[in-house]
Amino acid sequence: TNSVPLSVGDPMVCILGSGDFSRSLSSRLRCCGCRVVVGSRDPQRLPPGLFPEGVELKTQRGALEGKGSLVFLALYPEHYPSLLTLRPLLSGRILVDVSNASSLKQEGLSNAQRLAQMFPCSSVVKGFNGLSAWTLLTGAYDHSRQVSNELSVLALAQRLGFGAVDVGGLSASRALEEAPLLLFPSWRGPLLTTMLLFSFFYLYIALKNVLMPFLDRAENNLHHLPLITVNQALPAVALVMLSLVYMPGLLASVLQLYRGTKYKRFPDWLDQWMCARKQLGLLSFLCAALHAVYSVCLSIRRASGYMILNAAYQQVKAGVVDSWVETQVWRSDLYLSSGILGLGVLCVLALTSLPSVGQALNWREFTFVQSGLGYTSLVLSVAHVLFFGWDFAFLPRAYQYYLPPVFLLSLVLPCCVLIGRFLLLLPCCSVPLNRIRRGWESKQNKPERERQENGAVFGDV
Ligand SMILES: NC(=O)C1=CN([C@@H]2O[C@H](COP(=O)(O)OP(=O)(O)OC[C@H]3O[C@@H](n4cnc5c(N)ncnc54)[C@H](OP(=O)(O)O)[C@@H]3O)[C@@H](O)[C@H]2O)C=CC1
Ligand SMILES: [Fe+3]
Repeated sequence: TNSVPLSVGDPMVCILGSGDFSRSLSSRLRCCGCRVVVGSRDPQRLPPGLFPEGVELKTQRGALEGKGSLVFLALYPEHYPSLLTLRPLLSGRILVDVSNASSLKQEGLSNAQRLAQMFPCSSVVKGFNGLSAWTLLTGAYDHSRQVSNELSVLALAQRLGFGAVDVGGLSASRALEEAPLLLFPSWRGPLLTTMLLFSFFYLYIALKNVLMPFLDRAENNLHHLPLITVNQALPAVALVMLSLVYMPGLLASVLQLYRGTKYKRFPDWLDQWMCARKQLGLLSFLCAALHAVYSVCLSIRRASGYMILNAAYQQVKAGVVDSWVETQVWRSDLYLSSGILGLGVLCVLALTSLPSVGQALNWREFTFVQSGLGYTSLVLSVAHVLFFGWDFAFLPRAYQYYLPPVFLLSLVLPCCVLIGRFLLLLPCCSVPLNRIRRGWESKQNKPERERQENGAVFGDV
């Protein structure tokens, strides 16, 4: 690591502990021109060259005898009590607690709060714990959050190239300590929903198309399991998930209409469902994209080669010269085209859900894309299913093949959502809903309401 020459005016930072975090942090601090002193229980034990040039290695006491008000504790919280003998040296200094929680939902105080209790004469700042030693060492830039409004720590984080955010007092430290332990918390519900739906559809289709024919007529369709059955379950999951994205918004509108106000909290389940829409939509996109890839591969399967050859042979034997069926040609072209378009629109939706793209849009553009294009893709997907089954969709034969629950869920659910959306667009619903959303319904808002009705605020209705 390149080290910057020391100068007297550089800020002096003390780090207690000589482990991974301490080494990475000291490298980064040196690169950014800070003076660093590391305090170890046994500095003699440390092999030479472990720390970058310019970092002073001392005993814990020796390190704290120097100047510098910032002390990083690069220790595990179990070892904090071993610092109690240094209390006089630590008092009046800023202790930065970089530790993480060892498990979620621990009882009692957070690590930082316990540290603050142990050292009442020091001020404790939680921060840097979301950064890995690797991030610090490789020079990657990441955000760092800290609690307790200690400007010097904020300034130091900024000097190290991190966008520091002050998230409040020490009581917020638990959330920061637990954050690195969380595993995709917002994805758990949507992932579980996807997996349950997929299992349900897959098992049902396997039962109907593989097991039943086998038991009934000893027909061997086992080869359907790895590809065909998956490819039948995927679009059903994609459609149901896409409906689940738009359903909570409709329910919320209906609830607002029914209550006549927007100033009441939605029930918790609806709140959580609304917050999961992005994940549900992205998983729906994933299923749709997989369905597209699977479908493209259908014709390169060995089985399809055999099937074409067999059909051709049968045709030759039967003396049929031309097997072109005009309606089938239209059907396949229409369902393919609507499916491709639906997937294309879903792609745009998925792209705008990326924070960097979403931030570049204003609110109106964002709702246009998320709501307008979302419903377009739902319409196209429904068209895809209808065209796919147009010659038999509502006939008993189709019922056998396209299986009532799969059919019902993957077609009826999106249709309900589309009809619901259409109904809410009718003036009898949209006019009162707009009034509610603008807060015009309540008596307390009367003056505001008159002002708005007289003013020209209709441009953005
Ligand atoms: N590594 C990482 O990527 C990250 C680590 N952290 C946090 O940083 C802290 C340190 O982690 P890390 O550097 O990886 O851990 P290490 O195990 O690498 O280092 C811990 C240091 O603590 C000191 N120590 C060990 N045992 C004792 C003891 N019984 N009494 C007193 N001091 C002791 C040692 O220093 P010495 O022998 O010199 O006294 C040791 O080097 C932890 O709280 C961790 O949660 C936070 C974010 C990322
Ligand atoms: Fe399809």
